[in-house]
Amino acid sequence: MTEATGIVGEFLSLKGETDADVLAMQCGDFYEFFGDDAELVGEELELKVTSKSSQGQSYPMAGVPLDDLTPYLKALVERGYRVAVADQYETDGGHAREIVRVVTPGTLLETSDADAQYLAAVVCDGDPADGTDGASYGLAFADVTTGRFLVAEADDREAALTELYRFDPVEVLPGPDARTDDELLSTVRNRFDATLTLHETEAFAPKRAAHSVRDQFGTETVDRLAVDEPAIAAAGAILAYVEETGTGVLASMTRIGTHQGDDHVALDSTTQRNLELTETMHGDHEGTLFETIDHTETSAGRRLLKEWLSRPRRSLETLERRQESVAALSSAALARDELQDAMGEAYDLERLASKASHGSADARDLVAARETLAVLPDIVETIESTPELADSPLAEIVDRPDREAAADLRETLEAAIVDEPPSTVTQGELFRRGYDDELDEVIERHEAVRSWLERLADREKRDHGLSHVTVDRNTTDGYYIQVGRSAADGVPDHYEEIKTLKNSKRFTTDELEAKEREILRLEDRRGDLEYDLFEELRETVAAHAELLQDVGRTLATVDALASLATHAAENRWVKPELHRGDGLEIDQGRHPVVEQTTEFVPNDVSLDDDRSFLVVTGPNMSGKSTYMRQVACIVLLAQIGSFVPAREAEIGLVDGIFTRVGALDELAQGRSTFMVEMSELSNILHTATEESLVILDEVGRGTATYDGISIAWAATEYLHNEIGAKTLFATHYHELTGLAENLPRVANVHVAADERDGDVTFLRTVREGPTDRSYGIHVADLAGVPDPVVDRATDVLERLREEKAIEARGGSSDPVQTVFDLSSGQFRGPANADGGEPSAASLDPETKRVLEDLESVDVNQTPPVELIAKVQEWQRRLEDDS
Ligand SMILES: Nc1ncnc2c1ncn2[C@@H]1O[C@H](COP(=O)(O)OP(=O)(O)OP(=O)(O)O)[C@@H](O)[C@H]1O
Repeated sequence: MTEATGIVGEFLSLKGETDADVLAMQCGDFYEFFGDDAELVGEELELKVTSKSSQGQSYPMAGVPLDDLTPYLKALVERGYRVAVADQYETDGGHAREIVRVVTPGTLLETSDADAQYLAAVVCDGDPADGTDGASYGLAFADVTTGRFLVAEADDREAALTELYRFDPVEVLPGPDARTDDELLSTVRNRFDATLTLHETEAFAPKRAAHSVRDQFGTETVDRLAVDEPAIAAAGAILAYVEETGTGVLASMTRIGTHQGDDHVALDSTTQRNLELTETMHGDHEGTLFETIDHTETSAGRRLLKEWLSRPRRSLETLERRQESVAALSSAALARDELQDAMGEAYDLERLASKASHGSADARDLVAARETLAVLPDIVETIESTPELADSPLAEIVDRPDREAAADLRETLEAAIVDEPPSTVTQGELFRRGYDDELDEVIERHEAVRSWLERLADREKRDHGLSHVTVDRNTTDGYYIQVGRSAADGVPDHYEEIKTLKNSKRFTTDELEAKEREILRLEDRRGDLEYDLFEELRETVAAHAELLQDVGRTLATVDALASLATHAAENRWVKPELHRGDGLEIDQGRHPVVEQTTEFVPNDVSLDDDRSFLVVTGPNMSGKSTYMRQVACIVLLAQIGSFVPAREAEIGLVDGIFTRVGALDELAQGRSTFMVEMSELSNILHTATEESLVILDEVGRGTATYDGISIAWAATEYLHNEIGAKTLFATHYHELTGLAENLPRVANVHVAADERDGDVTFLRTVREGPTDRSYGIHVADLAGVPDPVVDRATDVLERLREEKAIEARGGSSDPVQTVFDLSSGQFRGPANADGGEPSAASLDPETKRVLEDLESVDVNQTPPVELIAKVQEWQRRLEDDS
């Protein structure tokens, strides 16, 4: 096969240089894809695929106009592809191309999503095969769109994963040893929506990494971080990767910080999902805790609030300061409105700093930056002139950025850019007069020539007695004087004809040609000059990346706090009293999301040193899950500094919130419900501490009843005796309510329901003590199980309770009856209808088998719904048999 030459050959050879999945190569005014890449983008982006021949072979080809690349790039990257972009440049003999950027999920600057977009690196020190012993981990996280850069350390794999959960990265670079950690990799693959990229191992080399980290952030800063080699190696690898992909935003990464896991509440992805913080169990955004409490005005504020919710804190000081600000803002309603109005004008400054560093900010971006910088003094003014706010930590928050430098930068931008500049930066008309002398001069000369041209027609009419004269310009003829046909014969001699039209003739003159040359020269000059000035200005802005990030962060903080205050004020939330003790007292608590759509019945919770474990019982559908989630959400909200839905609350800070609830989506990943349930339980039993809050909603239901009860029983003892975590455990195993008699810190509560004449009313009220019934059949009825089954189940249950014989209907002509001893849970043996011993010979084999099955069922331990199913099955078998 002959090698492709020409443009296809160039494409294929560039493709060979990169490990990106797709290459977009500039060819004049288009970016083109060839070969397999063309097929791929044709399919993914519905681009038209044509063909291009080279050396007698035909290659698929697809292309997008130069200015339209961004949305296609975004779409490909968001689908997980890494895309290389090759730009064209001039050479002596023509054109050549080189790869200028590789765009990957973690380095995509053109994101339209307000969420943080973290690129993560994980370095493992030691043998990951050791699992929890031996290996320690260093992590680094960078958001190229905002310049945020953090490092973290973890003692074992589980802790490393917890850090990853917190940041929810879009791309993960595992270091050399981490690549052999199958468990880490498979968890990253299964649990995150992240691309795994195997970047060159040299980038992780400790010495090289340390060097680049020091280079980027300064030796002193790095020493102050006081983190170990793996974290620095992870940070270095990220820097190398960002540089190599040509993202060009290293300049906006001005600061590195440590993410102190110690100061954050452990909140794994299961818990984030179970509590529906940012996504519901069904993957929706609506109906999440975040959407409920989000009243932010800006995308940066929204991002910050989401960050707070995903990473609650443990520092009492930090939380009390947030609370003070929320309290001040919720009482000063007018000032809050003013702040939110002002914030409406704010643009995402952190993102702008990255765009400016990358060189992609245009004049409109700079105008937006100018307008946002102007928001700061308005905010300061409102805060300073409102006594509640002036005395709150808000005064200090707005004092953090260098306000003078911000005002200077704003003035520079104000003096430079016109109010409504065009979106292109090469065509001029970006700058105000008075900004640059040379530019002013070019503009003046340009305008002088323009006005000479505008007056030319009148002058020619007057000087040469011509009528029907116009002066205009087009691309083929340039400037021309157009004279109506009737007057065309009378033009002066120095007129040179350039075109004859139906009703007129076009002429030029030496003078007009000279002016045309001048005006074109001036236009070019103006474009070039403005472009250079703009580049300079953009660099000035990029050099202020840190300042822009500071101002951006300040505005985002005020926005997020005002959002919490708005929600608190509108929903009668109260400030919880936080303390470092173990107690948890919630008076008349409500579920923050459910209360939005339901007439909610408030409930209390009271936990302390002597009562730290609640066994929550109650009928199906009574509200057990809601009650427990409500407690977890209230604690979580308190630990982001928010007010909480309650009449009063005293909350001892927790170090982690762990939940085991349902297992909806895991099923799709091929793990059995019970396996998921057990691995979640295992994780909790390994990780929770005395200071954690544990929510268990049904443990052990996914297996045989005896196994289930045994596991639930043992887990309760372990949590109570060994861990001592504050725990709420909802269960249908009534046996567990007996634990309260023996374990000193276990107490029973139940969600009450009222039964009258067979009708059940859910009261939604939590009361002390265990429940006596489960009302499973009532729920089966609600769910539409056919009436005969419901009636029969009621009957069976009734007889079981009364220890009466039940006949398996539909059996042989002789009714078959059997009796259970509820107190021992034992089968007492089948009896004939007349009460005598059954005659085995009178029974057919299937009836015998049904009887054997019946005998093996432990009615006392089988949930009623399961019993119904079994009875139905027996009926079917006996019917088939008859
Ligand atoms: N305090 C409350 N006030 C008003 N409605 C509530 C309250 N608690 C729960 N509910 C509503 O009751 C319904 C059932 O609640 P939930 O799922 O918590 O019950 P459950 O006892 O956990 O059920 P199951 O045992 O079947 O899992 C939900 O629709 C919920 O919105």
